[in-house]
Amino acid sequence: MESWLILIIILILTFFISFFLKSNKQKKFPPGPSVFSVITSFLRADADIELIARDLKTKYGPIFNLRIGIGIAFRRPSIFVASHSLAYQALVQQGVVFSDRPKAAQTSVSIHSNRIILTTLPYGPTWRLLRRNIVSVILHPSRTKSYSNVRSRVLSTLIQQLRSDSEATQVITLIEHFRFSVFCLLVLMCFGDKIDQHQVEQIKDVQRRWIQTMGRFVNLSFFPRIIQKIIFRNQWKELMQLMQEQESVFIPLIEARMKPKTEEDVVAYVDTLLDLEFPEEKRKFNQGEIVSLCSEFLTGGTDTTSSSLQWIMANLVKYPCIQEKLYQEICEVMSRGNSKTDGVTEEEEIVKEEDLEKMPYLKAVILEGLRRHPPGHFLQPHTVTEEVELNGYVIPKDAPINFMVADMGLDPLVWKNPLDFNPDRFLSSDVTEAFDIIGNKEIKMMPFGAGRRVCPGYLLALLHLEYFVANLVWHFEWKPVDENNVDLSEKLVFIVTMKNPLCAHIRPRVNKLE
Ligand code: HEM
Repeated sequence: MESWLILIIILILTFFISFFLKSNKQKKFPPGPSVFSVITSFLRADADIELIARDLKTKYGPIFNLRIGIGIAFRRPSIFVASHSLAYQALVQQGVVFSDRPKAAQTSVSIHSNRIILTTLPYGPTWRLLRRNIVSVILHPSRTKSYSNVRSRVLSTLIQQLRSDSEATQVITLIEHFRFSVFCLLVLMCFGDKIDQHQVEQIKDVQRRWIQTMGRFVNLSFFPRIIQKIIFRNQWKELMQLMQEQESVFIPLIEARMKPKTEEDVVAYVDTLLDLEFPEEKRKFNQGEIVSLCSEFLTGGTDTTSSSLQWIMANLVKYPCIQEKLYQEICEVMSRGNSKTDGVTEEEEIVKEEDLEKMPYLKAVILEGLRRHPPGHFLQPHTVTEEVELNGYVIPKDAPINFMVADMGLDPLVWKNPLDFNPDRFLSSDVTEAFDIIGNKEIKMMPFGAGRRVCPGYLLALLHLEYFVANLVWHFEWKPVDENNVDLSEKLVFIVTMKNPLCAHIRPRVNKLE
């Protein structure tokens, strides 16, 4: 063959090979284990997704893939992000692209029943409308301030309840008290402050059943819709019945908010939803849609906040020195700024919301609780709106992306002695600088997520935690049941909570105000 012809063939081949290699390089998918090793890992008796993910992080680095779930979900590997800086690049710097939710996350309930919730809505006009409503209208600090009377009412009931329990019994189990108080606050913000005790109980019962049963429907979303409806017919019937039950309790409360209001009426979440209109369809939200958004408001804020409260109190019981240091801070602020309120006994005097700003150690205790025990060990799965690159790897559209929240809070490269409960680590020398908990400038931990999908309730949750912790420590001395041990083992029930709920001896304090 002529040498010029050989040269042309070599050049053409080189061009195609380099083109092929280049496009393959661009398509480099995050590394991960083979299908076989995934199956064997999940067959182990102690299979735990978090432990498996931690092992894979050590083996493959801060971004890797893993097949989880069954059916459709197993075909598409999930991506795991385990480093702070990659989480920051994705959620904050490339926030627009990384703010979508995978289709599988839109559970069967939302797909089949016209129910919508903010958490699973794709990144688009309806999500933006609801998001703006919840962040800027109902959970804006100026609005949450209008509920301060409600908070002091709920707090007083809790304190009275704990006081009478402490007289009746030696050991008190706390979680139900905490959960009910936080739930009441959210119910009153959701349906208005005229809701009575009986109605709260009704909502509580239906929501408990809803949460307990929902877990059983999760597997439905792993199968194509047609199979779901035929094979899981009974589950469908059960689900529809549960939704009707929820509607029968919620709809009268929603309708009550349609009546004319007086000037004193505080704005409730339902009122804001009744005013909204779908941006594309130009129609109001229907009752089913409002019911699901109210249900999300209640579930999104109840177990997360009450479980965090339990973790924080458990650490204060376990470490009396930290409890004492916090009590001293509260005493100082209470006696510095507070002359006694007329007609109120010392026992009834509460730490007010405006006092919380003067308590840096309290804030440090709350932050340390959220770092050490975030209720969600992963964020809700995210996905990208279009194929994109992260750390040199391609992230395909609709691949579920999991951010390893708990692991980031325990990273020894960022946190010294990460397993210790040490609030002092948050006491900055610059008291004016608040810790950047939503990772605007950098992510060190992210119990509330970061970027566009960051928890819209994070300021309310922090307020509730600070308010309750300060008052629980101000009113009671907390002691362990077993001097040597407060069991901090974890259990996963949607969120990560205490395996053995906190029990404690609590003794009312006699506080002296000047
Ligand atoms: C300690 C308490 C709380 C914690 C740790 C927490 C944590 C989170 C996390 C990690 C997310 C997912 C972020 C993401 O996917 O990137 C989230 C989303 C959400 N949270 Fe919270 N949350 C708490 C309290 C609340 C409260 C009090 C409310 C409302 C009253 C609330 C309502 C929501 C809603 C509606 C979403 C979905 C946002 C969206 O997808 O756009 N949360 N929360």
